[in-house]
Amino acid sequence: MALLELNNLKVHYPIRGGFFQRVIDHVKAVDGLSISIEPGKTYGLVGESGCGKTTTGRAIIGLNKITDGKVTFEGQDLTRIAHKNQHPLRRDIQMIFQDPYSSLNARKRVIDIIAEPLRNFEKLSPDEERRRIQDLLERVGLNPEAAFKYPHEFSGGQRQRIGIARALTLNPKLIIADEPVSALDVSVQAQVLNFMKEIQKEFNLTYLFISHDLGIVRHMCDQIGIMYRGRLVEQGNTEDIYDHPQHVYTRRLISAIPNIDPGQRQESAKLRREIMSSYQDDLKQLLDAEGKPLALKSISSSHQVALP
Ligand SMILES: Nc1ncnc2c1ncn2[C@@H]1O[C@H](COP(=O)(O)OP(=O)(O)OP(=O)(O)O)[C@@H](O)[C@H]1O
Repeated sequence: MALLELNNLKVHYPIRGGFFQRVIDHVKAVDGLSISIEPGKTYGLVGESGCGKTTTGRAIIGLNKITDGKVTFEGQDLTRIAHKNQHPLRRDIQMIFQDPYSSLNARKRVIDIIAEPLRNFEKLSPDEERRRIQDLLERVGLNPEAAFKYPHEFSGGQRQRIGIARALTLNPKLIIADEPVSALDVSVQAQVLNFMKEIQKEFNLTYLFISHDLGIVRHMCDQIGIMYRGRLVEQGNTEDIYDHPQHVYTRRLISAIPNIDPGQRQESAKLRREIMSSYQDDLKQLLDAEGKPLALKSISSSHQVALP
């Protein structure tokens, strides 16, 4: 039996406009997506920016409202289960986020960051909790003393290990990894990816691996689905897709895999981070003098400005 199945999943975001901010249209971010992931496997969801990958991951975990379709986990339809964080099935699905620079709360100590999901589900004494967290830190290759530090005291790769430890706290069955290394230096990317493979065996994990980088997906995934405008255009075993892409869009993506040396890749990762941080500055400028959002339009795919 598949661990996770999506059947004709649709997630449409309302677009509001006019004086009364009525819904005037929808962004069909995910529009009829069907995939199936076997236990212990890694399924790569691939596609260009804006095709709906992140929305899919967030919908599975309950962070985005599902417009239509089914999400079945271990045979149970999650869309029919009351959306409560504490539901036992919810602890079995965890997420690793893209950017370890912003996904960890800078004001919290590592122990509190990692313990957060745990505290939603289990009542442990402070001592038990500390032992659990420190054990987990060791398993992700960090010093147990890291528990009492803050995120800024770690490198990007170490922060992503903290993010991974957080995802592992509840011993989940499925991890949704949304571009887990795209914010990291290329030299660190391989370490984190290999580490993810190691813990997959150790913790018996299944991954939904979201990425736009076909090189990385080939390294990580047993199966891939090529997503375009909210739907799949093609899916199958990774090697089959790479060796015999059927759809013209898949062929285009594969032919665009950069074949550049590691130094250049490092440069392009740096450039991407610079663009991201200047983008954060742009966002700040969109606030008026009182700090209220000025923008009426959504800005980018994964970094949206709330509509006033
Ligand atoms: N909160 C939102 N409100 C309105 N539209 C949104 C919202 N979040 C995403 N979208 C839109 O939905 C579409 C899919 O976005 P999504 O972030 O899922 O794509 P993606 O493939 O993950 O892209 P990226 O790799 O750039 O994150 C895009 O057109 C995006 O602009």
